[in-house]
Amino acid sequence: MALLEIENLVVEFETASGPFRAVNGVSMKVHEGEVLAIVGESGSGKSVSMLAAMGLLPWTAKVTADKLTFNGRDLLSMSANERRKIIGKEIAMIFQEPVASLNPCFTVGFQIEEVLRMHLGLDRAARRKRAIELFEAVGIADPAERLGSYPHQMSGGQCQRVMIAIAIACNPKLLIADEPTTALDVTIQKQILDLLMKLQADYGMGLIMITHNMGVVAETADRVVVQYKGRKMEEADVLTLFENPKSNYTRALLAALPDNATGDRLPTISELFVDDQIEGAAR
Ligand SMILES: Nc1ncnc2c1ncn2[C@@H]1O[C@H](COP(=O)(O)OP(=O)(O)OP(=O)(O)O)[C@@H](O)[C@H]1O
Repeated sequence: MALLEIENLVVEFETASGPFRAVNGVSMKVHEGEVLAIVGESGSGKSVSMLAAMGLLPWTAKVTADKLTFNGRDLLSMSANERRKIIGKEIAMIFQEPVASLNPCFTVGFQIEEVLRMHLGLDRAARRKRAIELFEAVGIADPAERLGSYPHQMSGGQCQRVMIAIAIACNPKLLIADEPTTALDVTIQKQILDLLMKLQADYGMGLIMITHNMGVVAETADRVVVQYKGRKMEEADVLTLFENPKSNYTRALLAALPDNATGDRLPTISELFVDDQIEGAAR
């Protein structure tokens, strides 16, 4: 049984100029211990698909699907209360902007201990002990001391480590990482990716890596879903995708990698890919 199963997901937003379909019939599965990358340019509906699956979209979003299950449980029909028990515990998510994801008014120690109190019911001493262990696991130096810091006293990379510690606090079965390194310095990006891959292997988690970066896909993924304008263009294991891409859009994404630059300029996706070519290649 797949951990997360999505069939024919459609998300429409009510906007001032009428309904806008951000996700248009996307299907995918993630299995236990598997790394699935969802790749596509900005606005292709990667984040919205995952936020819809987790029930985290605003009320202006209309979400429908033929199937949306986590570990065999129907996420669409469950109550908000039941869903809250799963989100943050069995499914965790980390976002692009670690500093903005943390609450500036509370110490990072309070924020991780709150998750441990809410989901695991640990007492004060056990919470502190576990928080220190988690900070150690994500490579935060002087963890006991760091628990007393506020987000603004930490760097972006350290804040992302805190976010990752919070995400893995309850041993989730599935971690969704939404562009987890995009907002960080290049040198820190690699460290955070390595950390995520180590934790994924140590904890045996399923991992969904949302990215627009084919380099990140190559380094992390077992399987890849390519999205464009709310549609799934292609799905393949990572080697097949790089060696034998089926859709024109995937080919354009790969051709735009720096390795494929000719002369002193890079080709752009729009030069390589004409929108109407997708008709027929998609679905
Ligand atoms: N609350 C909202 N109301 C209306 N439209 C929205 C809302 N949230 C997202 N969208 C639109 O849905 C589309 C898909 O957005 P989404 O954030 O999923 O893209 P993405 O592929 O994850 O790109 P990025 O990497 O920039 O986050 C975009 O056109 C976006 O403007």
